[in-house]
Amino acid sequence: MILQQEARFPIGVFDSGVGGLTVLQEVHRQLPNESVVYFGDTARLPYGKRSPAEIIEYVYEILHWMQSLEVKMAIMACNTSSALALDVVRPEFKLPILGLILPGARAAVGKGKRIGVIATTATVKSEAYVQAICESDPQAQVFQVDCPEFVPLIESDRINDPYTLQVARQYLQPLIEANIDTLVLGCTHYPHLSGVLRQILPSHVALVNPASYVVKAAAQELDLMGLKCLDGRHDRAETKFFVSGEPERFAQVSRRWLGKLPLVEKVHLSPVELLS
Ligand SMILES: N[C@@H](CCC(=O)O)C(=O)O
Repeated sequence: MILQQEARFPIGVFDSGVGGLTVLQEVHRQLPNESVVYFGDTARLPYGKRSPAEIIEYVYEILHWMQSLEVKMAIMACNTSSALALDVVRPEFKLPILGLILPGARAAVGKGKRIGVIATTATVKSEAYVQAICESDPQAQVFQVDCPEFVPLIESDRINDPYTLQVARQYLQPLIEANIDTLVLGCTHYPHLSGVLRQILPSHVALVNPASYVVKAAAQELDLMGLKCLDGRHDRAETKFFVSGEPERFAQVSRRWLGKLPLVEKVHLSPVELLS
């Protein structure tokens, strides 16, 4: 009984901005009965330029806040946080916390041997994908490219701008030359650009969106813990949106992905004292 009550608690999903909406879409698709608290740290975006210490600090703050809202699970809908903060923060919270790197890496090795990874500068520097892919398949070869211009372009709603296509061509060129057979979209913002990327990539290159795999893992974990919301009335499931920056701006940019203008609230996260 207590478990079914807890099963109604929301799942926390966070990113620096609208990237996490690609994970949210998967939550809505695979777990339609679940309520979600979505947080976009838009005041501190892009995370990809931040230092590991900054990212860890932000993630602590977000998870503390989410814990105070009684989320039953947190999904880091951000590769940069998953690469740099997941292992550090996981032992500090009672909550199950899921990240994108392992599900993304496992999906990639199931598809090819010459694996390209596009991600933020911080994720590329961390080598998290390289390690996870090579651990899953020591025969795999990994080619990484950081794409620092993508997040600002997506956040300013410039997906269909010819400049975005031009920048994407430059980023993908070395990967096409390396003859990749698989491309991991190693930043949750990038699936928003898959139409643009598809125009450039040879058709045999498989695109891997880690979002669908992390949500699959989340569904399995909720099942195992008896925390999946079994209430068949989807209309009870709700998603609440919060940001650290301007709510209006987030609402406008995310409209394109959500199909409607969401209600967005601003929150001020409190600094958390770190142990070390
Ligand atoms: N959504 C991003 C964070 C992008 C950024 O803020 O630089 C990620 O998955 O890494």
